[in-house]
Amino acid sequence: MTHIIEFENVTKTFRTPSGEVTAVDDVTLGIRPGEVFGIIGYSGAGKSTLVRLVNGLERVSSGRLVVDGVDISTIRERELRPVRARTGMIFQQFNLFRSRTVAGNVAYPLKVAGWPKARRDARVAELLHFVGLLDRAHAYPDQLSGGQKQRVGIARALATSPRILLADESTSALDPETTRDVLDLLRRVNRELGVTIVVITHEMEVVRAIADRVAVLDAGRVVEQGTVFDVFSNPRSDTAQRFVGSVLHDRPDAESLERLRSAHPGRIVTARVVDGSRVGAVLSDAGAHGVRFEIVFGGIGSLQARSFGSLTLELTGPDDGVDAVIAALREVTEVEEPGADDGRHEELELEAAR
Ligand SMILES: Nc1ncnc2c1ncn2[C@@H]1O[C@H](COP(=O)(O)OP(=O)(O)OP(=O)(O)O)[C@@H](O)[C@H]1O
Repeated sequence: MTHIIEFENVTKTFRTPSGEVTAVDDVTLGIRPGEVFGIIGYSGAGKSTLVRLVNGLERVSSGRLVVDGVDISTIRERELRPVRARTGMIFQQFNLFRSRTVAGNVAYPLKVAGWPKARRDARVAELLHFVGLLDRAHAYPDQLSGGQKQRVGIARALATSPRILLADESTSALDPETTRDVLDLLRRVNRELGVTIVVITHEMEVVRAIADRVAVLDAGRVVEQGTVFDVFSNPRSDTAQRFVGSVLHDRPDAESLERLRSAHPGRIVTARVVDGSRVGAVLSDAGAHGVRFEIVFGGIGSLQARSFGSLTLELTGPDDGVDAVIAALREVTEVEEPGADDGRHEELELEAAR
């Protein structure tokens, strides 16, 4: 099986008093067994609906959805049960039973599945050991920190040894340090137990920290998908560019650009930098064209031990020399002149007015 979850032209619509809402719009997406797959989008993009389709909490309106070898777009409600048992889920608000202890929460799905008490107790101990909460087995959720509650959520979701774990904004209620701990635990779930994880988030940092591949969702549609490195280092869609910009801050926004322009009279260009793009080598030859360069803005990050980001440069010198350096840069990477067509627009407007 190449995909453990496969969406093929899946659409989900809801009928509401004010008309039909398309929450998931013609999504085609394949998630591979054993990977951590991120689904990122702003509020209302359709992320929760997309994962709820995977465990059958919502049914598809059209298209085909295959989960762990079962086409769940066509099967009846009661046939969904075994599929649900192979799919665990954790939530932003943890969704623990407040009246049950930590052990009682983790044991719950095993009870529902009819496990005898002795086997259940052994499994609960094993799970609590895995998530580092064995000593809190008899505590109640209200006595736990947010991070601990999510660990209980993870232990409970893993109780019946699912092949897939769906994590819906599982760290959004946590502070950054606790978020890192929970993401580390999810990584262990993936690596040590071989569980495929689908992480739904509106935070690019979460995707960066844990996912192998990512899909960017906008208004119910997948607008971009690929390895996290590819989407981070070369985001194509506006939505992906906004998400990446939110963590890397590598490109000047309009206001910063204005400030740069007034402080730097030379030509301003932004060059994309990825591993081996040889931007440095081109710049070190700039002097041969009588051109000086200054780095005026930029950010380089690293992901999976590879660098990426962009540098904004001021180039000063004779026009043909600057042109030659920009041409040489374009040979090794993507180069933009931010707002370079602003002046051209003004010229065109002037021409039109004449
Ligand atoms: N049960 C429902 N009935 C009607 N509309 C719904 C229902 N569930 C979701 N929607 C609508 O579908 C769209 C996508 O919602 P969804 O909750 O999947 O997005 P999301 O990306 O998870 O957003 P958020 O992060 O805010 O939860 C929204 O316009 C939402 O109002």
